[in-house]
Amino acid sequence: MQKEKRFRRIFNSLSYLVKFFRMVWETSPKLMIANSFLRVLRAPIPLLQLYVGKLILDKIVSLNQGAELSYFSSFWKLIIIEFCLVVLADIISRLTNLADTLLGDLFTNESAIKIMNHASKLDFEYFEDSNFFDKLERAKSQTGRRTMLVTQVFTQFQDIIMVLFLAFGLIIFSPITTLILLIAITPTFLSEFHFNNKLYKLYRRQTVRRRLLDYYQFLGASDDTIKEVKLFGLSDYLIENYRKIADKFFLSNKKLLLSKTFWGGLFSVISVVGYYIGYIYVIYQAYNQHITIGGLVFLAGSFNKLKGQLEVILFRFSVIYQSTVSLKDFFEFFDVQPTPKSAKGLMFPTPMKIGFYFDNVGFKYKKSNSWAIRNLNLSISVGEKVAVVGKNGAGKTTLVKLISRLYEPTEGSIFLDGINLKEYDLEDLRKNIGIIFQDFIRYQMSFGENITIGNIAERKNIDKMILASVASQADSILRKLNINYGQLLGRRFPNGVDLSGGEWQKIALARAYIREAQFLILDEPTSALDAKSEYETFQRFLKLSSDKTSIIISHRFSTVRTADKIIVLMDGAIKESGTHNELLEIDGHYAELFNLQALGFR
Ligand SMILES: Nc1ncnc2c1ncn2[C@@H]1O[C@H](COP(=O)(O)OP(=O)(O)OP(=O)(O)O)[C@@H](O)[C@H]1O
Repeated sequence: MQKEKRFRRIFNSLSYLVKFFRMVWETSPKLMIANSFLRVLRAPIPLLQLYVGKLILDKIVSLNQGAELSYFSSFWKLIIIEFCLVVLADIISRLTNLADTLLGDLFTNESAIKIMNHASKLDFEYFEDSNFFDKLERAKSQTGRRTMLVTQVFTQFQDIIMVLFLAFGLIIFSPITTLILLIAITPTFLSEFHFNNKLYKLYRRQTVRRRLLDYYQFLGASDDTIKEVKLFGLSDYLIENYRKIADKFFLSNKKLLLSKTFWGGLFSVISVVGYYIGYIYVIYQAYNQHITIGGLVFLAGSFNKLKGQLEVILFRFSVIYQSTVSLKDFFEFFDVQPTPKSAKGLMFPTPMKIGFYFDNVGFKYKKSNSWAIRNLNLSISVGEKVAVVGKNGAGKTTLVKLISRLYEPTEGSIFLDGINLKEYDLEDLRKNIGIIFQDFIRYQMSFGENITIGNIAERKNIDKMILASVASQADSILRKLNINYGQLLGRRFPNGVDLSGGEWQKIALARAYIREAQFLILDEPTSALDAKSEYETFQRFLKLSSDKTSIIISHRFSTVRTADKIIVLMDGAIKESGTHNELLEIDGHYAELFNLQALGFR
């Protein structure tokens, strides 16, 4: 059973290797052919060198025994051939190196692009799943290893051909020594293979905790966190946590490495004994004059080279196997498939005629036992400005995720102009919805790009960019800081200018505006703002969305009073809904919280 499992694993690894080389081939067929050709050309050279060396030596012996050395005798020809072989070997090695590096670079780029491309197609929910995250992290982090694998497999291929040539020479002269060599090397190889496998398994088991290490490192040494870490005096605490986990890893790795070194050393001694038996056998052959001096040097040289090369090949097999196992992570990531979407759905209605309708919608996050949204019935008419208020965790953001189809409802349906939202083309649906999330991205790009990124198809349209910037009042930042649209924003790169929370916000508003979407959503991007700025942001947003349908999500009851309809969410369901005045009249939850918050500002 155990054996069967192991075979299946090796078989899977090989199938990953085939997939992998298909990818390398797709990266550059020309470089792959050139690489293979050069290596085939290079492989027999060592045997040829040894053989020419043997001929030269035998020639010297015969000269010593009185043979004549003419001006262009076969002796000089042999020297020239040897010289040419050395030069050729050097040129081929350099060219191979070049082909390897170029192919490696191209492959690195290509696989990074493939990862980004595939990630972009996957459902949003995967990114909230830590298992998936592990796969993604491993797929990303092993790029260097994969590039090395290309070289390793090619070199292995070259070395195997070389060994076949050397073995051919050796077998002709002495089959027994070849056999001794093979037997001698086997235990070392098996032990190396066994321990590498164990090390890899250990590494895999540590993945989740390694992410935790990375996280501690990020918290302890990054520009995003340093402020709070310093103020809370967290450095020592983080270092201690880091050290605890890192020490544990170190100890378990050390244990395995010690055992690997011990067994590796022991088997290596056995191998050396084997080599020397072979070596003594060759010397004995020469002593008995079964071979010439040139033959002895040729045999000893072939033997030595073959021994070294076999060792390298066998060790490299285990390294390749190990890298191949890690290919599993890479292809496992690509095996994660997005939920199939209907081929080409309906286009978003232009203009919208009726609006959105939630029909008894319920939603439960995958690994959660409770409903984030339940029994939700809600209509959002065309042109309506809807405000959604509610406590933390009431389900406000989930509502937005459902409208933009980052998630599909677990029960019930959402309709747009009377047709189920699922029937619409996802890309077109998202094109028509402009969302500013509470954790919107502060792109470390130019001021202008931060706006045009909202409508990438129109990124060259300067007029539109300026219009959006003026409408959202982002242009006031340019004047205040005396910068232009080309100014790099953020602290990550040199010469970047950082902005305040409210200023970034204005840019995020411009980004949503330039999208020219029919439906705008502002998901509480005001938490960082003071009451006045928040009020202004809402007013600005209302102005921006004057001819559009919009949803504003907020905790602050006082600032959303101008909305056409206010929805009070509680535990994923609508508790109350109506205009500000209507809700005050009911004197329910809204009225209570409104008065409570208003009290705070008096
Ligand atoms: N990715 C997730 N996986 C599991 N549960 C989640 C996830 N995101 C949110 N939830 C849960 O769903 C419920 C609704 O969350 P949601 O983010 O919609 O609330 P919210 O009203 O926007 O809260 P806040 O005002 O704090 O932003 C909460 O109980 C929350 O814990």
